[in-house]
Amino acid sequence: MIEAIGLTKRYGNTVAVDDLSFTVAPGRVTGFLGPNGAGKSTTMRMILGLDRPTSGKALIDGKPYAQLDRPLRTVGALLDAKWVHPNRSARAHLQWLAKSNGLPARRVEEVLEMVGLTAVAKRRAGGYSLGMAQRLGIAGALLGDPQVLLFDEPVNGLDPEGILWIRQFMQGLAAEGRTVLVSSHLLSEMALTAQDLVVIGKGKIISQSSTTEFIERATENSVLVRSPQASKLGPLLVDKGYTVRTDDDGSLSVTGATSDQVGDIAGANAVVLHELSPQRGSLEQAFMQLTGDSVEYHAEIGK
Ligand SMILES: Nc1ncnc2c1ncn2[C@@H]1O[C@H](COP(=O)(O)OP(=O)(O)OP(=O)(O)O)[C@@H](O)[C@H]1O
Repeated sequence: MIEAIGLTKRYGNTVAVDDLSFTVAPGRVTGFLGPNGAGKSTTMRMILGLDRPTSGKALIDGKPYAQLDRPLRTVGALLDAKWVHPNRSARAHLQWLAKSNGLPARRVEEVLEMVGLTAVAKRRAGGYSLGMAQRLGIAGALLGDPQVLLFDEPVNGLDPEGILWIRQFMQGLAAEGRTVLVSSHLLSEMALTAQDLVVIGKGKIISQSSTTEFIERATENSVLVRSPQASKLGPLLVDKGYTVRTDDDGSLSVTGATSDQVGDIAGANAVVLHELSPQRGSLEQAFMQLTGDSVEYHAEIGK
């Protein structure tokens, strides 16, 4: 379990992370979502004790990172896959990591196997593709067999096969009961990977909920209506308090109502319908709107 409590980080005049509180539960993949510059990396660095909060705290299993008895056996992280020495092989890199952290050498072979790098473990890491480098980074995070894992933008720059592999691997780790926090700036990717979402914008929390709930809230639902009697139906819907927009082709776009409600009103007033279909707004668009004016949005829900 990971907890952020009033976590705040200032760099001079920049407030990178602003009074952030959230919890990340075990047994699920939690997406940490926000546009570039929202403060995700800074938050992860504070959770991992690499950056000191200006105020507030970050706890792993109830303790700040610095107070963990066996940090590498408690929490593993993939922050930047490119920090491996280019002339070292994957195996040599992991052996060095294991040795310097008092972990058994046999664990190296286990994690190589887990991420599918055994066959190429002798090759120098400098020649690895980005996907292989990410796998090596993940192997390093798993060395201490930790229950808590943090991954910062793990699918950035990967091809579809690499993205799918990482997605399934994270879901597998969560299914084993581990706490998995994955950051991304792409809602569409997180919608497929994560069961829970912590969403931030401009360093502030926007929401913490299940992915399904977030998507329902973030997406504007509307109903598309085509009718030869649109000019009669429009005012009837407005009278009921729904918002109606007439599109260029004469069809109506109704927000605030379900398709059942629109159909009932049409039926009660003998209006002929040629089409009645529920529409969903674009997820990414809704997400950018929410996170883009996070400050204003926050002020509104605080009213
Ligand atoms: N060491 C630093 N010194 C000054 N400002 C910083 C520093 N680190 C981060 N920032 C600023 O803090 C804000 C949050 O950055 P952060 O990297 O945490 O965001 P992010 O959500 O991880 O974005 P990205 O997806 O681009 O990595 C940005 O405005 C950034 O410029």
